[in-house]
Parts: sequence; structure tokens; C-alpha cells
Amino acid sequence: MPDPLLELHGLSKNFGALTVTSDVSLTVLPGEIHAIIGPNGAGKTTLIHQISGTLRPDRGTIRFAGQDVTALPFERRARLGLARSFQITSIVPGFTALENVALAVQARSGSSFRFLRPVAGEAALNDEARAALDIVGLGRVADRTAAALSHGEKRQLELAIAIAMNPRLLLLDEPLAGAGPEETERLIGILRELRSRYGILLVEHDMQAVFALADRISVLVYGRVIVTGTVDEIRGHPEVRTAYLGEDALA
Ligand SMILES: Nc1ncnc2c1ncn2[C@@H]1O[C@H](COP(=O)(O)OP(=O)(O)OP(=O)(O)O)[C@@H](O)[C@H]1O
Repeated sequence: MPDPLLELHGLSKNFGALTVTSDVSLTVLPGEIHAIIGPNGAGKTTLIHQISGTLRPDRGTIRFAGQDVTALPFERRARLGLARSFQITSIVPGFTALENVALAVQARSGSSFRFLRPVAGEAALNDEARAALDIVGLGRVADRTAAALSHGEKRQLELAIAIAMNPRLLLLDEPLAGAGPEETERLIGILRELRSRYGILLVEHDMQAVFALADRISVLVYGRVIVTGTVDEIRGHPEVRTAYLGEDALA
């Protein structure tokens, strides 16, 4: 088995008397989609915050690509290749899709484009941004403003922005939220393509999408991982079936 890209060990977090993450241990391997599912309020988003570095765990460790990153700030983790997909609200509506992604490339690269002549620097920025748009299937709308994109295309744009960070691992918090059936199908196809390039930790409520995509699934209930397993293991797990998902979700 390859070394894990991401390794959580005994991660715990309380907000006052409320335990939001309780002794969470899990791994994400290169080229794997590891999905986190669980009922509302189970602690999925706060777990993502702790991994990305916007929230400090009270206890436990986070190792990324063999390095202990538990104490590193968000930007340092991002530079190491831990990219969180941002919500639509971070997209600049008046900018084109290309400009939105170019901003992310520029933010990642800092001053490295400064040493190129302005025109060459801009061309290099745009080339990278175009490549990210192509990966998520948005190449043909690169010059359209973000405001003019459909909801599904905006979700694709978020993915392109995350990819522009040059990640090794993508943290995706509900990438299918609000997408219609056709858009969902398209996004599932894109996420499947992305798996060959990155490890993915996926938080998603759409159970059919999770079952279509995940290599492994961890079930989070009240901040605790009650089981980690393959799609078949999770579908058939009695505690998962009865505890909270309901039979319909697992059909
Ligand atoms: N900053 C905070 N201060 C206090 N409590 C918080 C804070 N952030 C989240 N919580 C609480 O922590 C618990 C876990 O929330 P979280 O958003 O991680 O759950 P979730 O599994 O992502 O839920 P959903 O599926 O609804 O998005 C909830 O009870 C929430 O109210």
C-alpha cells in the first residue's frame, strides 16, 4: 500500500461543552477518494476546517505528505499542496472564469511571475489558468464572466480554482450542493477524472454520488468515526443503516 497523503490521528475538538470531533483517525491515500458522510451537525465541516488549518484541534495530529502539519497555518499547508475548494462566494462575479483562476495561480505563485516580462508573465499565468479550466471541462467558457455561468459551472470553477493551487490533496466540502441531476452527473464525471491526479477527501450529502465515487467511506456521528469501509461495507453495515441514514439513502 502506498504511504498515505493525509493521516489524521486522534483528532479531537470541543466548542465549550460540545464535542465536535472525537478521536478521529483516518487516512487518504494518493489517487483515492475518501468520503466522509454523516448526519447534519456530525462535525464534517469542522473536521475539514481542522485539516485545512483554519481551526486548531485540541488534541491529535495531522500529517500531510509525511510531515506533521498540525501546528502549521492555513497558507503553509496550502503551499505544501493541501487545497480546500472554496465556496461560490469567493468567486469574483464580474471577472471571467479565466481571470478567477488566474488570480488563484497568482496567489499561489507569489512573486515568481514578477521576474518574467509583464506580457510573458501574463501569458504564463493564463496558460496555467487555462490548463486548470480544461481539467474541469470549462475551457470553452473561459472568457465568460463568472456571473454568467450556470450553478454547476460555478461549482466546476471552484474546482479549477482549487486545482490552480497545484495541490496534492483536494478537500471538497459538498461540491455537488445545489446541483441539478444533469449537473450532478457531469460533476461526478469530473471528480472521477480528478481522482487519477489527486487524493480527495470528500464531504458530500448526496449518497448516490458518494457511492458512485468513493473508494472508502468514513461515517461520522456526533464527531466520532463509527466505521470506515468500502461502499459495500458501508451500505450493508447494520449500525450505519439503523443509526441514522435510513433505508432509503442506502438503496
Ligand atoms: N464556531 C463554532 N462554535 C460553536 N459551535 C460550532 C461552531 N462551528 C460549528 N459548531 C457546531 O459544531 C457541530 C458540528 O458542526 P459542522 O458544521 O461541522 O457539522 P456538519 O457535519 O458539517 O453539518 P452539515 O452536514 O449540516 O453541514 C454543530 O453542532 C455546530 O452547531
